[in-house]
Amino acid sequence: MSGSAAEITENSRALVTWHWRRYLRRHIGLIAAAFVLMALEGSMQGAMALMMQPMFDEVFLAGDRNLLIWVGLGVFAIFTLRALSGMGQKILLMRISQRANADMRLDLLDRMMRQDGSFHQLHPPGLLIQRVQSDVATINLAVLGILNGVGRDLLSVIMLMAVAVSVDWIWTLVALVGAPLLVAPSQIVQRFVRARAREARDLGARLSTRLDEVFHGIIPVKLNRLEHYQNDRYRALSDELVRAEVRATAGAASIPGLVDIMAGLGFIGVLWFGGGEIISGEKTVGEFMSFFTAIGFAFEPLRRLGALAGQWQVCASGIERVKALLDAEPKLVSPPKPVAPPKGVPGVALSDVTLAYGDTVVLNRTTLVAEPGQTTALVGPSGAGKSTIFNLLTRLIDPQSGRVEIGGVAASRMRLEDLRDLFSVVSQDAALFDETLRENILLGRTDVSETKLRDALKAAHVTDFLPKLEHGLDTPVGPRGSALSGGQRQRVAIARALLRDTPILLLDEATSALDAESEAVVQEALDRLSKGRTTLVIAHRLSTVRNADKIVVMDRGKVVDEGRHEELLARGGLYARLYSLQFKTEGPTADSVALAAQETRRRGNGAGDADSAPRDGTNLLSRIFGRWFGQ
Ligand SMILES: Nc1ncnc2c1ncn2[C@@H]1O[C@H](COP(=O)(O)OP(=O)(O)OP(=O)(O)O)[C@@H](O)[C@H]1O
Repeated sequence: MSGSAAEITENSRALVTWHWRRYLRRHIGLIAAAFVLMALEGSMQGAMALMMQPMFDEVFLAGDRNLLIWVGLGVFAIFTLRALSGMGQKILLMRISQRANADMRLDLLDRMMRQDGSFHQLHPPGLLIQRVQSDVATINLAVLGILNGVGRDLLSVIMLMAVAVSVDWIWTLVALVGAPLLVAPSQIVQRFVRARAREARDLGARLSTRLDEVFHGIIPVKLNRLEHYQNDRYRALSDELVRAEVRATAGAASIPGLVDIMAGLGFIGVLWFGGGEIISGEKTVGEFMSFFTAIGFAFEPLRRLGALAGQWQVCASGIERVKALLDAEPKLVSPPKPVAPPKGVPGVALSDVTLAYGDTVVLNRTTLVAEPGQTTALVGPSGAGKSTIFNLLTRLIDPQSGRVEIGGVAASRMRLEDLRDLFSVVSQDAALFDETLRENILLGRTDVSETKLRDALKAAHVTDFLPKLEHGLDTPVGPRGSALSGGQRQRVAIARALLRDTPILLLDEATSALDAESEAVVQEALDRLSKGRTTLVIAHRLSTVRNADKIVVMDRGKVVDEGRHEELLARGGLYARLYSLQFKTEGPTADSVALAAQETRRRGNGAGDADSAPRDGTNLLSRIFGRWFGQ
């Protein structure tokens, strides 16, 4: 807890104003209509209290039977109006707040998708999901409470107090004598509630992150017997959340509690004071009933108004978080004066590029060229910086120094959208969504003709497994494509790339998670895909890149050699060492199987449906793993 009460109030006022301007003001017409209805609903309580006086004095005590029917009709009209206005205002308010919610969620998603990798490293998915779902819902609830408080409860209290004053202003003063005593405690409670609400939101985000990690890593959790460990960690966080939520609620509930106590004291005062006046005949029973009803009715809206301070703080704490995310500017953006992207099939070039994460130098004055329309392979030990080069080309990161050029145009001088439109990336993770196969291939595009789609499906070998799917292209593929095999998912990724039809293709270990048979089919589809495009391939399995036009060998962030397969082998450097290491192992290695498959393909027998091929135990296990991890 920090800052004075005044600071906190001012800060929360600024936050709520920001929210009003950005998300609520555009609904001003609907808000005005809701306020009219709320005012009507709120004033009905005052009208009801007013009815008490004729009901008691004229009907019950004076015995005027004719008036009975009119009083009865009056009460019925009050209840009906209250019901209708209450219903109407609730519907309007819900519409306004849900619309504001939806806009805020969309803004958040949009902003988060534009953020750089470094932002996502600092903000895990669970935390972001919590912000988009839970924080926004909390703000919505609090906004509803505040609008209701201002539009209905405040007016209700004013009307009821007017009735009470019209009966006797001294009684009213007596009833409200404790009110000033509420100011100081409510300030303290506000600060407390804001701090606890903030704590609860943080803990909620950490819990979501934990769940996200457990469910994405469910197989390692099971195999490493981590259930107890994860349970304990989750329980500890949950317990903290329970504590924070209970404390926040206790704080928020203490204000209406104080209002109750103050009202109780007021009642005693009025009974003591007013009782004597009625007994002495100075006031009528009807007047007392009117006063009593007015004060009695004022209880509920007063309690709700008392809770407003807490709600205001909870709302401000939610807005604070959401605003911080919306205000975070991505660092990797399009230049202010972008140049046009290169035409045709461009080559790519890195000149003297240096990139470090903190003190860790990942690329050290790296220079390499991939000629237009040719296939260039990047090979080298793990951590050499191969994937980093792909990230540089697509501007997922920027180098500290050096130039990254596509067809002679610096990547940083193009609009990000134009730059990324030049590339199709096929990696181990085909990134499938929980939609149908068709939706996963078209990805929202409506400009793809049936013929073009059919050709892409055929070229990517998707057609081979379509008959096996119950609803063909309209079969749902499950979360992260879990209903498809690894090979099938890769073929979907290839079909997407074919439809994108970009001049440059980046293949990052696209076939490494596949068994040899699947790999043969996918490789054949990739070969077709790469025709007429500049292709860069990252592969650990050197057998898959031996036919590349150029192989660039990397080690610890530097290009250490380059040339064709035979040249590199003949030079006896790192490439030759890596190659012999992969083929040294006795028995059928992944490379020898892949090479055999290549040979078969070359002889024209390949490209069958790999999914009909029998699989050994290793493949089955890797398939199961692949499904769990969504790869
Ligand atoms: N976001 C990051 N933050 C810090 N270090 C990173 C980050 N991304 C990559 N690195 C480091 O950069 C180095 C190069 O990573 P990169 O993924 O480019 O290697 P690679 O050659 O593709 O490796 P592999 O073949 O294992 O995929 C590694 O040492 C890695 O730890």
